[in-house]
Amino acid sequence: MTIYFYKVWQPYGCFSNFSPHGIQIQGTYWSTVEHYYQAQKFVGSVDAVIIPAIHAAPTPEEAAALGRCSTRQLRPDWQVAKTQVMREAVLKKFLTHADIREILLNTGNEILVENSPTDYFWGCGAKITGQNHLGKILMSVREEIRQSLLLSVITADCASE
Ligand SMILES: Nc1c(N[C@@H]2O[C@H](COP(=O)(O)O)[C@@H](O)[C@H]2O)[nH]c(=O)[nH]c1=O
Repeated sequence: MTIYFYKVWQPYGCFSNFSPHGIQIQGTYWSTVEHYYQAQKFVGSVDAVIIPAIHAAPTPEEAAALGRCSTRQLRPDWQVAKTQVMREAVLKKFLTHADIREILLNTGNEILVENSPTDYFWGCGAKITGQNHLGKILMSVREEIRQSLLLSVITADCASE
C-alpha cells in the first residue's frame, strides 16, 4: 500500500523535510533539511548574503519563504544540482536519527509519496501525476541504509568466525 506523507503533524510526518530533525553537513548544523536545502539555492550566487538568514530562520516555513523569494538569483546550476543536494541532506537526516530511521526501514518496500497539493517536482501534486522526487529519494535512502546494515552484519559475522 502506498504511503502518503506531507505535513509534519500528519502520519509519517517525519518524512517531511520540515520535520524537526537537525543535520550537520560540512561542519554546519542545520535545524531541518528544509533550512539546508533552501540555503543551498544561493551558494555561489550573487544573493549568497541571504544564506545566514535562512540558516537562522526560526522555522522551516520561514526558511522556505526566504528561499522561495522570486526576486533573488539562484545559483546557476541549481536545476541540475538540487536533487543531489536534497538526497545528501535526506540521507544525513536518516543516518543521524535512529528513531525515524526505524520508521523508514519499517515501511518495507512500500512506495512513498510526498502528497503535496502544489508541488509536481518533489511531490505528486493535486492530480497525483507529479514526479515525486522526494518520495523517490526516501526510497533510495531506505535501500542504501538497508544495504549498509546488511553489509555490517555480514562483516561482523565474518569477524566472529
Ligand atoms: N512539506 C512541505 C513542503 N514541501 C517541501 O517544499 C520543498 C520545495 O521547495 P521549493 O523547491 O522551494 O519549492 C521541498 O523540501 C518539499 O519537500 N512545502 C510546504 O510549503 N510545506 C510543507 O509542509
